[in-house]
Amino acid sequence: MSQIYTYEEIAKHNSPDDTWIVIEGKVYDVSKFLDEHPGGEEIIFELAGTDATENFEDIGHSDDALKILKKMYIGDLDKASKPVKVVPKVEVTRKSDENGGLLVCMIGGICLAIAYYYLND
Ligand code: HEM
Repeated sequence: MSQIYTYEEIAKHNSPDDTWIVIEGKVYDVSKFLDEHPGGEEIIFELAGTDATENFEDIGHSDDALKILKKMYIGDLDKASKPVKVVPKVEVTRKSDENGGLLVCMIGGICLAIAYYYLND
């Protein structure tokens, strides 16, 4: 018998090195596939720990994609469990955005200090 996972259990696997997703009631561990995905890793990562059936089917993936998916199958979704809210853990792009924000603040601060210096001359 295959392993059954609840939404709650699946939701715990939402980081870049541990990514599970659900497609059509089946659970897949796609961690190792993320960086090979032709559609980009972020698009899957944003759905980490959730049911991605609609998103997967909307794209109209090929039979090849389905074959790759089959290899990553780890079990079935417990359909009696309730979906939980999942927020992906640490996104690479978000991190650099934060650094960008810090840089803007620092430059802004320096400009203010210079303006203050000259205005008070
Ligand atoms: C986790 C399971 C997935 C597998 C195994 C997979 C596999 C693939 C493969 C093999 C392709 C190349 C085209 C094709 O053969 O159909 C592809 C393309 C693509 N996939 Fe996925 N995919 C997965 C999940 C997703 C999800 C959840 C999304 C979107 C929300 C997505 C979005 C895309 C997009 C946008 C492309 C088109 C890339 C392009 O042609 O520029 N994929 N995927």
